Amino acid sequence: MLTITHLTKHYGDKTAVADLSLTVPPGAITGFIGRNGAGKTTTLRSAAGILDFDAGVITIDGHDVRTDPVSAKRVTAFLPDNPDLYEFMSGLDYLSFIADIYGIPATSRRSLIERYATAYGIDGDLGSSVGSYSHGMKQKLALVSALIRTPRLLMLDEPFVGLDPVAAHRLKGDLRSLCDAGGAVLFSTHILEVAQALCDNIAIISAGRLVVSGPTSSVVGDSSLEKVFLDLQGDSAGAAPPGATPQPAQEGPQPGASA
Ligand SMILES: Nc1ncnc2c1ncn2[C@@H]1O[C@H](COP(=O)(O)OP(=O)(O)OP(=O)(O)O)[C@@H](O)[C@H]1O
Repeated sequence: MLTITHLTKHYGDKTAVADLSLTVPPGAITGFIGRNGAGKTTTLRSAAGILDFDAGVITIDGHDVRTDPVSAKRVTAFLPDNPDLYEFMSGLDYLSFIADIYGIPATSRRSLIERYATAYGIDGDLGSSVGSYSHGMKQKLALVSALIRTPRLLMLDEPFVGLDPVAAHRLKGDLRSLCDAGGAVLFSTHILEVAQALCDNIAIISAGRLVVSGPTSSVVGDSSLEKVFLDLQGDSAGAAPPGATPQPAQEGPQPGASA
């Protein structure tokens, strides 16, 4: 569904992502793990077509995000860690606006909005302006705006931060349902217990380089994702756990990169 090949992104003389290749298959939830500054957001924003990159090719459902961005974006939803919403709109206006942009038919949009707004507990707030929402409510509105589109690929940056436990539980179910319907999910998280329990595949990035990717069962083995992750931090080019795909040694980021 999502194929990233040799992605490289610099910010000035800082290399944020270095020659990263990753495949996110349909029908599976892939967790993207890495320390602060490792390059997760840069990778996700590049794949979402909202950040230009220096080298590499990214395709979504066969559409090149650079040469065919409209087709790629049509099948993709991206939920940033800090969604920038139109605060002057009401929640319902915002969702209707998104539904207009993505051509969600009038016949189904109302039931989709009702279904997801109710599921995430913001149905009673849709008449209020987004500017009056709490941080978590804004996050839920952004989430609902992504889910009503029933995207083929859903990418989320730290989606569980700030969500209440009921919403977090609901989100786990919705991510699984999307994959069961043939879609694909890629999300970044620092909550390794959630990643281990929820994800079919795990990709670990360190200092801009992908160091491990593979099925969760192979990456984790008899250990825990936390232990695997902590061990890798001591040897970031490191030995991959048995069954996981060790990533080829690559040149590290330029001096000045932080991860
Ligand atoms: N706009 C920017 N200008 C300069 N450097 C940036 C910019 N955005 C990110 N970086 C740098 O790129 C590197 C990767 O950042 P990125 O935000 O992708 O990391 P991350 O893995 O998402 O981190 P976190 O877990 O803290 O969200 C970091 O060294 C960061 O300082």
